[in-house]
Amino acid sequence: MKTLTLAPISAVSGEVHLPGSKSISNRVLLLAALAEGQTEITNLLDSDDVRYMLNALTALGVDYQLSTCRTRCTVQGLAGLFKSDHLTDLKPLELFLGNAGTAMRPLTAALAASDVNVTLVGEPRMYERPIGHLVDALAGWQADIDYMQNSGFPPLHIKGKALQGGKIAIDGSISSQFLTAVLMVAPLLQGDSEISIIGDLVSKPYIDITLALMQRFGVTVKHNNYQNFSITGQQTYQSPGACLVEGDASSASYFLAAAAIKGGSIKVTGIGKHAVQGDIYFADALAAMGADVEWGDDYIQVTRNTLTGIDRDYNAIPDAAMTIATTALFATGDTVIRNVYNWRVKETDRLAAMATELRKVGATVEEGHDYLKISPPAKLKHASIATYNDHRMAMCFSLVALSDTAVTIEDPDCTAKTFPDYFNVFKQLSR
Ligand SMILES: O=C(O)C1=C[C@@H](OP(=O)(O)O)[C@@H](O)[C@H](O)C1
Ligand SMILES: C=C(OP(=O)(O)O)C(=O)O
Repeated sequence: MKTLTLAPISAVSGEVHLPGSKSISNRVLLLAALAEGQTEITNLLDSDDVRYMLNALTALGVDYQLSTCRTRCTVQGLAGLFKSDHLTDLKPLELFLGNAGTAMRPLTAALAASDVNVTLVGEPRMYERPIGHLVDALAGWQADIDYMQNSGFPPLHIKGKALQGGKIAIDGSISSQFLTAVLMVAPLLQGDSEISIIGDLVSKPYIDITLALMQRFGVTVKHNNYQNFSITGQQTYQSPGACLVEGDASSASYFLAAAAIKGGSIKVTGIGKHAVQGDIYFADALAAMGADVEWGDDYIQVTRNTLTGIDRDYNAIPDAAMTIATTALFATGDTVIRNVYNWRVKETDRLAAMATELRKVGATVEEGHDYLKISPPAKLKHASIATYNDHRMAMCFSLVALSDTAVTIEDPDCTAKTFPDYFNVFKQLSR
């Protein structure tokens, strides 16, 4: 297996122009495909998750032109749902979506309402990530979806057809991506829809991204405090013409944390105080730990200060919260990361993986059902960090090199899911 050993880094500083947000890239590609008109997307993320979405759109007959650097894409919208006219084979069309939640979940809903016969397949881990809450909700609209292996999990066989809409309920307690999926397809159904939430909706800021982008494509959703959502049917998304993808706020977290731990200062550009991604509030958590944070319209800058552990609820920012776990190694006192049960159903069981690897570098860790309590050691130990095919495990543990101890990252190329160039960018900021 390939490994990467990072030698101790004595200081970090500089500026990073962030690659596009994964969450926005995959939403915008789907909305642009369904919209009327042509959409010119800039700062599109080039990573595995986005490639799976692009490949699926190609197979579904969507016409787009991608620049050589793969960060600009002009999409010719279908002015409605997907169709199978271009397919001659009567067998279901197989779409391979890797381990990309932002492709699997929204496409499940869009394809269930389209005139297509498809199977959605992916990597082994995708078959362990639940999708039952979404399939159950779509069943309320009479969608025809079968589990091909285990009930409640991909792979799926979808026999798409026109759906009438109407009232459905969806469980929001495991993933917000299920609600995102039904929201994005709802305006294209034959009638109006009402979606109510069962349980406590997790990862709420991702719903704000969904609603903001639907609005950008001309569709307004009414809701009362994220409990009931009303969507008018028989609409057509309208292309906004041009669409710039914000920088990825989750990817920003590693650089901002590095500055807080070891700066100098690091400035990330492509996101700022008006960004739509909830993960920008990672910078607030760093500030609460003691870092100096400056917010611009199109940048966030962090400067080193002494860090103290804090006890917080991170339900709103589960991805960036992982970066707090390794930042905790450099804080005085304990850090508690609360209300992140759904770490267990992401790229790996992130609560277990994080606890195991933090212990390898010397931390004392209490792993709860939905929290981690991390007590840093007096001195970090060198360790070979298993990354569990989880891009964020690899990126989070790069921060260990900001101590006077080296760190070895196993399978560093797993960052390809969202940030293929991560280790080069990290190196450029390091002295
Ligand atoms: O909608 C999105 O773009 C995402 C929502 C979050 O998932 P959950 O809603 O499953 O927490 C997040 O972890 C994921 O990386 C991206
Ligand atoms: C949970 C993540 O990905 P996905 O979109 O596949 O859910 C992530 O990027 O941390």
